[in-house]
Amino acid sequence: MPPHRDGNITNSFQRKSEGQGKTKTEEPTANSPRDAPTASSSREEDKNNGKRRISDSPPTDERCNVKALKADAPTHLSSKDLAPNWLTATGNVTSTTLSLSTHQGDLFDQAPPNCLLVHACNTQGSWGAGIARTFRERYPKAYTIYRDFCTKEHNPRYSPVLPGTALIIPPVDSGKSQWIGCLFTSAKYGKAKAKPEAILRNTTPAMQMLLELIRQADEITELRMCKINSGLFGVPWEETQEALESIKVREGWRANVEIWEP
Ligand SMILES: Nc1ncnc2c1ncn2[C@@H]1O[C@H](COP(=O)(O)OP(=O)(O)OC[C@H]2O[C@H](OP(=O)(O)O)[C@H](O)[C@@H]2O)[C@@H](O)[C@H]1O
Repeated sequence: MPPHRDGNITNSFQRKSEGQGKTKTEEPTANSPRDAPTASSSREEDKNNGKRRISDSPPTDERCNVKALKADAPTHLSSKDLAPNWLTATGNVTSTTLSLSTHQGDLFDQAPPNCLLVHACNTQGSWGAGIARTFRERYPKAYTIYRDFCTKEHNPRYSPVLPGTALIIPPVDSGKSQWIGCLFTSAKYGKAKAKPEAILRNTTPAMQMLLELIRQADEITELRMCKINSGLFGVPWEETQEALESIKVREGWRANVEIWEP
C-alpha cells in the first residue's frame, strides 16, 4: 500500500446488511477469544466490471486474500477483514510471549515511515482528550476514518464496534507516513468508561487482533504504543503490561512492542 493516500478513504467495507437491528454487546472474557464478526458474504459483486472486489469477497481459506486488497481501494483493516474464529485459524502458537521494550520520549517524535502508532480507544468515535486528542490533531484524516468506522460502518447503539477488537488505518494524512492502531478496550469513555477489570479483559483479544491485522497489512515496519489504559481509562500500567506480556505470539506476528513514555 503506497505510503501516502489522498485521504479520501472510500469505505470499501460497505455491507448490504449495514444498519442491522440491535445486537447485544458483551465484554469478551480473557479466556474466550471473541469470534470476530464474520466478514459478510452478502456483499455485492462490483457491477462495473463483474469483478468481486476483495472487500466484497468472503475470506478465502481462513483469511482474507489481502494481496488483492493492496490493488484495491485504500481502506482500513478491522475485525470485518478476519474470518470467523480467526484466532484458531491463525498460525501456530509459538513458545514466545509478547515482549515490551520501554523507550523514553514522545510517541510521535521521529516515528519512521510505516511505523504503527497504537493507542487505546473507545467505540463511540471520540478522540476527545489525552493522547487521543493529540492523535486527532496530528492525524485528522485518520481520526475521520476511526470516527466513521465507529459511527457509520457501525452504529454505537444498534451495531456497535465490539470491545476487545482492533482497527488499523494506513497513512492517509498528507505529509504523514505512519499507520494508526486502535485498541478498543472500552466501549465508552469518561464517567461511563468500562471498569478496569473489563478494560483489562478486552486488552488481550484487542491486541491479538491488532497483531493479526499487522501481519495481514504486511507493510508495517515497527510497532510503537503509549502506556495504554493507564491515564483516562484508569488502569495501572503494570496490570495492562501483565496482560500484554501474557499473549502467546502466533506465527507471523510481531513479537515485540515498543512502549514509549514521555
Ligand atoms: N505524546 C505521548 N507520547 C507517549 N505517551 C504519551 C503521550 N501523551 C500521553 N501519553 C501517555 O499515554 C498514556 C495513555 O493516556 P491517556 O489517558 O491519553 O489514554 P488511556 O489509554 O488511559 O485512555 C483512553 C481514553 O482516553 C481518550 O480520551 P477520551 O475518551 O476521548 O476523552 C481516548 O479517546 C480513550 O477513550 C498515559 O500514560 C499518558 O501519559
